[in-house]
Amino acid sequence: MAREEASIVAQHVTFGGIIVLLIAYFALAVLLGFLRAPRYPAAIPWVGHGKGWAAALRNCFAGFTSSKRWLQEGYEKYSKHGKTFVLPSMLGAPAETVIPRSQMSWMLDQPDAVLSTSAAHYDILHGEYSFVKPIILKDPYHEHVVHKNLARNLNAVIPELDDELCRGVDELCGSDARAFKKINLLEGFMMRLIPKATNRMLVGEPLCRNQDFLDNMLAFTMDVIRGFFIFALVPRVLHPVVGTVAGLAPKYHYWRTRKWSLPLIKERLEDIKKKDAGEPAYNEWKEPNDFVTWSIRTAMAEGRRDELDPGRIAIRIMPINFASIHTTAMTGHAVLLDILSTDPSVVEGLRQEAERIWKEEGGKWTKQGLARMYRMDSAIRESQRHSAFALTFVQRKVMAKEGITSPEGLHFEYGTLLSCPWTPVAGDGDIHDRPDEYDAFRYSRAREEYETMNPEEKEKVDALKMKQNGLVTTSDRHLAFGHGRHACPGRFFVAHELKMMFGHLLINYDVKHLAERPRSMWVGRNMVPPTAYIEVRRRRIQNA
Ligand code: HEM
Repeated sequence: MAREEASIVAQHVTFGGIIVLLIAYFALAVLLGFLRAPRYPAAIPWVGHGKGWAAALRNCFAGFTSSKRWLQEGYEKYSKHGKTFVLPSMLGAPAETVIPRSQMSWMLDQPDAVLSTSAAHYDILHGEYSFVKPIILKDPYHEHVVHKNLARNLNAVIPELDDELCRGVDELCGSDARAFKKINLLEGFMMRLIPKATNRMLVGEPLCRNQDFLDNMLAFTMDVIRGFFIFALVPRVLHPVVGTVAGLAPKYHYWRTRKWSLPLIKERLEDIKKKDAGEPAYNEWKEPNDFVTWSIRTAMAEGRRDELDPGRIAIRIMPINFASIHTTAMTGHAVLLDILSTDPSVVEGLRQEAERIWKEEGGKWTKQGLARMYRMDSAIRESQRHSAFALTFVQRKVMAKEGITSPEGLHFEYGTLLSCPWTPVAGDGDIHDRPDEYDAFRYSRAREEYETMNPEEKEKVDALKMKQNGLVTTSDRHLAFGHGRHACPGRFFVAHELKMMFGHLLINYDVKHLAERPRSMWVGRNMVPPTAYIEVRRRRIQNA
């Protein structure tokens, strides 16, 4: 009987039938998504195919290929005249209300209870499903820990990073001084080095080099990124169903990392307890300067007993890995492609600077020395501008139940997602001279000149303005790390990390020039990096 029923069903399932079903499914899903979305003020303009539910259906597919162009059009037509516009949603990704630069300080001045970064991240990153437990992104205590501790502990972190990165670069690039070695830049170089360096700061050695721990950590970050695409393809109304299944992979990979991280965290908690109790055996014990210690010390000082649970600390390591690894790897990838495909004098200029400073600092990387790497600083910042990897940054969600009214007089309802345009600002000829050109030393020329001036000459220069062109100094024209009080707290770490990594590479290796920069592709609001290779050979002049 069951077999007969199955055969009847099979006879009625035709290709045409499946297509009709799919169209009906997407139309219904778009309609439901449309009904659930916050209502927008009537006066606000939309880019793409406009507003209304028929337009929403077209936008949700066209957005995958056209979002970059739509954002640029909206920027020219509205943002540059101080007006807000809406970048339409794509299937699972919500619409973004794009705020012009002229209103950015108003937006950043709003308290978190009115415009929230963490609530925006929770929605965008699918915090309900992707980070093991919803509480992790709902109450992002790990972010608070990083804000409070990372920058002030950089002096202690730098020698550890120096060791990890120089060792890592040498392992990957080898010691052959005759033949060039070809390495896949993203998978074989960045994604091998960055996780180790990041985890040296998070959990210290030797765990930062434990391959099983790193593999599962990377698998977790890939789960979250895969989630972006899965959720983007699935209508919002189905997210609870899909999320329950998609959330199993990050849970599994967390469980695999915790096998390694949990014993370390438990031991650290014990050690700190004994040290604080004044046990004589701990007189000489110095607590390691890493994220695990910072989490414990911060939670103890703030009376957050929930954050002293070893399992909770083990989960908190995951989103920090997520926030660090891909952003840094994508940035480093873009920098190397940019500097290797521009005039060869750029690599030479960067190498000279790195060699000089490394020697001046006695053959090691120091905070003071890294702060003087103006050319490298500029080359990285210029790459973030020229080869941006996201259309918008500085996302905020309206949390005030009554909504909020902008200086333009537009009222945004609870739940509206606000953001700031990045790629159009980065490529704006009114802000940057020759915006299409990768000019590695765009921000360092004035600084280097300033350093050669005598005191009287220096007095005539607006030094503060010049220093604002540094990699870590965010502004409404340098949004790669966000801006305002929620700007990336990892950027100081990243600046040191990338400078050390590239410095060591250029001092010790010849890296072949690229005739052409491999082209990136945009899918929706994100850049997909090209597959690219570098060719390296140990330099005969041994400086290291
Ligand atoms: C090149 C690498 C990186 C880039 C481009 C980057 C970019 C960003 C951006 C755009 C934001 C949002 C800021 C805003 O909404 O205004 C952010 C937030 C954040 N980043 Fe990074 N990031 C990088 C590396 C790191 C690293 C290495 C860490 C940790 C060690 C980190 C930790 C965080 C945290 C905790 C936040 C949330 C801050 C908050 O909401 O208060 N990031 N990052």
